[in-house]
Amino acid sequence: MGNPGSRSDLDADETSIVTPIIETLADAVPKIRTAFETHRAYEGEENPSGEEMLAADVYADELLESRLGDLDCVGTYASEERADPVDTGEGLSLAVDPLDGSSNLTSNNGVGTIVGIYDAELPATGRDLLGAIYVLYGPTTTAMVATEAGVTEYLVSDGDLDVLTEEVEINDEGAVYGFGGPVPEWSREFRRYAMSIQRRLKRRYGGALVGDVNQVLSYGGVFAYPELETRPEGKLRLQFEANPIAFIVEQAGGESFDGDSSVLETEAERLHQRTPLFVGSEEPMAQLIETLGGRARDPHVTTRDSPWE
Ligand SMILES: O=P(O)(O)OC[C@H]1O[C@](O)(COP(=O)(O)O)[C@@H](O)[C@@H]1O
Ligand SMILES: [Mg+2]
Ligand SMILES: [Mg+2]
Repeated sequence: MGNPGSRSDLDADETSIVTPIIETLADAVPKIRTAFETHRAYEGEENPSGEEMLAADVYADELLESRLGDLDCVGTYASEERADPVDTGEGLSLAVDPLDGSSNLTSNNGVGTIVGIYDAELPATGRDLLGAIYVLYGPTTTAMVATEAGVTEYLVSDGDLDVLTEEVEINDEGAVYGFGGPVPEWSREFRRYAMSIQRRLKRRYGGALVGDVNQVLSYGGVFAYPELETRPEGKLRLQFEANPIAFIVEQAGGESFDGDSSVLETEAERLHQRTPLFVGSEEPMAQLIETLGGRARDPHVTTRDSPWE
């Protein structure tokens, strides 16, 4: 199994760590977009989470494995579509959701790609993230790229990356919310919270995590896929979805929560484990954490020196 390079090399220039990864992703975008037209059927096979895979899920996964796995800085490629990580030598560990919200392809709505860049063997906690990226395939293609140095938004066209927003910062109050899962299966506390939030924020829920979180980063607010009666562990996957999204939102000045504390502190036990996910602006998140009776994130703790280790 590839193990990460020495910490001193990595600490030196973390932002350059993501450069070959985001450039490789940008190069793959045109092919992935074409697959939205040509790979629309269901494969008839299930992924490790028990969901039927779309041909486009498999296509994007194989394309990204071959291209990202080829990079010198990458030692492990893992994805939500395959049971085990692929060892590609020495280097960082990538956890990839090749197509997020892929069920939106049928209805021609937004989908995404998520990449978590871990400086540890998988499964790893969010505190081991060096960077995280999501690509949003909407009317245009954009990418949100986060490192310890901050979050930058890019326009991705023909493999090129143009800066759209140099320093993405989420506003504190917020204007929108998006809550997943059947309302009757929400906890009583979360239902109470939702009732109060609905009085002041606008509903924006499109069924793709990347698209819904991009609403929250653009306008402020809160996204949640909570624990459910029939699914106390929630729906979203910790390594491939929750950790990278929480890292991006926290680096943009927002908060994340797993029902107890920051998602980035969630114990990582299994590669395909799920977790409840709450992310958003300071105010609606403070109200959520108070309502659900959890611990707020200590703003003095950064990714590298978590007191929980
Ligand atoms: O259909 P639901 O229950 O609203 O769930 C939507 C959630 O599931 C997902 O589609 C799961 O992601 P995948 O499409 O990568 O499996 C998220 O993008 C989204 O937030
Ligand atoms: Mg997903
Ligand atoms: Mg997916």
